[in-house]
Amino acid sequence: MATAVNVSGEKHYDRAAEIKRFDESKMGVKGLVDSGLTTIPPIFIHPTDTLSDLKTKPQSVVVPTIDLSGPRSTVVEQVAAASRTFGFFQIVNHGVPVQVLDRMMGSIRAFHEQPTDVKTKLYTRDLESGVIFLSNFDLFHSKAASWRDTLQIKLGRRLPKLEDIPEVIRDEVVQWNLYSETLGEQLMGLLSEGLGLDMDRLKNTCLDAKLMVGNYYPHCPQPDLTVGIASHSDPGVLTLVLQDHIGGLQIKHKGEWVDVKPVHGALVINIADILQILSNDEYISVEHRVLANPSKEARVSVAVFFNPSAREALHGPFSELISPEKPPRYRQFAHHDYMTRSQALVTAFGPGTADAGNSRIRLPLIPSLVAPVIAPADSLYVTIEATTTEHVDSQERVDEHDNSRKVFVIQGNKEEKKTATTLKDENHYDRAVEVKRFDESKLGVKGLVGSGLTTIPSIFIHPPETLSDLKPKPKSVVIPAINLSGRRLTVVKQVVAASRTFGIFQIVNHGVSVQVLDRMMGSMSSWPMSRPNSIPVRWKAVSDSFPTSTCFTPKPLAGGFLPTPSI
Ligand SMILES: O=C(O)CCC(=O)C(=O)O
Ligand SMILES: [Fe+2]
Repeated sequence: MATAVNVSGEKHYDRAAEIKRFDESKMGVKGLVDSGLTTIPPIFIHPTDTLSDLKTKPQSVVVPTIDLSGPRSTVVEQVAAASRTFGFFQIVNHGVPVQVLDRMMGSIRAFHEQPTDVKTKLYTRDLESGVIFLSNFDLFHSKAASWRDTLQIKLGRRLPKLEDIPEVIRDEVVQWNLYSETLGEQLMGLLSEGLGLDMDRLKNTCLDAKLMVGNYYPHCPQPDLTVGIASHSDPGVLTLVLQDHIGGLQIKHKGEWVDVKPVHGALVINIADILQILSNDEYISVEHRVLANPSKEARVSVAVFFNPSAREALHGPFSELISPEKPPRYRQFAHHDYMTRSQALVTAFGPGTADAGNSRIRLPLIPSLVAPVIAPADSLYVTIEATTTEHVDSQERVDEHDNSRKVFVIQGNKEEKKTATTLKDENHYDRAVEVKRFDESKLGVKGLVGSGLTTIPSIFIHPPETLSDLKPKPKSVVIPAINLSGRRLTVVKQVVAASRTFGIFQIVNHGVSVQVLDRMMGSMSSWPMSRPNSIPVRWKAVSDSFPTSTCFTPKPLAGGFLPTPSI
């Protein structure tokens, strides 16, 4: 990695090449430190807005420590209060012996301190793998890499085969899997009660999908130029962290960074994004980070992430927490879509969206998939007019990025819900049940219309901010239609201009005959009654050779996407 160090002073620093080289070396940050460097390679240097925020002010606020051996009602109250105010708390007297904690920590340290060539055998970016060692899960997405290596192991029912878990941590991981299960159960019970819910409410959704990371933060020679983990919130339900005595974990509380001071024998608990959603914002998932470690001794932490168990099940604010005074703040979503959407955000918006420097692919706090979508006040919707030169007769709206195609919107004012019928029960409208019923009916929207309804079911009613924005204003803007048979230079210019200004355009003279388009359209509207295969197959052949299909998704490179260097 010496080259990377040398590159720092040079003008033509090729970040993509340096990242690749670092990754291919498989040595991790510890390997760099062991090679004796005294300055950090440029790929680890964070942007100035991150660096200028590293110095923390004197703090009077203390993240609460809760004694779990206290009376149940007191503990519930304390857990709920901390989850509402801080989103973080520490627990003591939690039933895990200090020796178990110390052994766990010791084994993770021992894993990272093995000779590099032992660890490189496990170095991979294949997230399906049960045991992964690597540096910076988001190395290829983030603005800057972070000073940390990570070992990740799937827990719960997905615990890898014993022989696949490195021997140096095997017993400890097996034990930690059991302890974290029990602790998770206990905490979910307390958190449910804290919301006034049945004790089992959270436990039933969120227990068996667990993931463990053993983070190793080696000494950093320039801790004011980088971080250990950049600011992020955890995407799952709940996180349990065991940290050693070095310190550096901080949370954002009322706009200020506050230390989570190490307490020997304690465990750190934090609310993650999905629990904030399930609790309809009663509990908060807060941003946190770890500073780069200035100490000569490496910092070690072990985090267990609890995720929703059923990837296909619909999640959303618990119905018991919804009332006229507290309307739902989020849409229903499937965990699977949530994760796909989150990763799509990273791809779509590029480096930085994944929250630079985190141990997994991280997301901006609560991805927009589930957050209410509010159209910017000054945005103007433009109807795409059919062009006369070619056959395009869909009256589509520019607002094609709307999320509602995958996830139903729950918000809608009372009046609107009352007008909705068919799948109803006005007083006890259970959205999850209705969505499920609609899905299981396999009718589709056309089936509903065929049944003769005259008002739309409640599950289709969009929030007021969407509805009040539906009336198109008089418009002078026209979405460009570009003639592909024009001069190449002109076409390129038009495509670039339209992509910059509108992000959408129509094409004519594109080489697909009107007959093919018409047949394609015709086959869609008659499907599946006639010829289910013939036309789509032919269409596929056309679209493979000529790129006119609707959606092109990038193929992931070795674990991520980078902007085209020349841009
Ligand atoms: O290392 C720590 O203390 C926290 C780690 C963390 O925030 C994470 O892995 O998500
Ligand atoms: Fe975290």
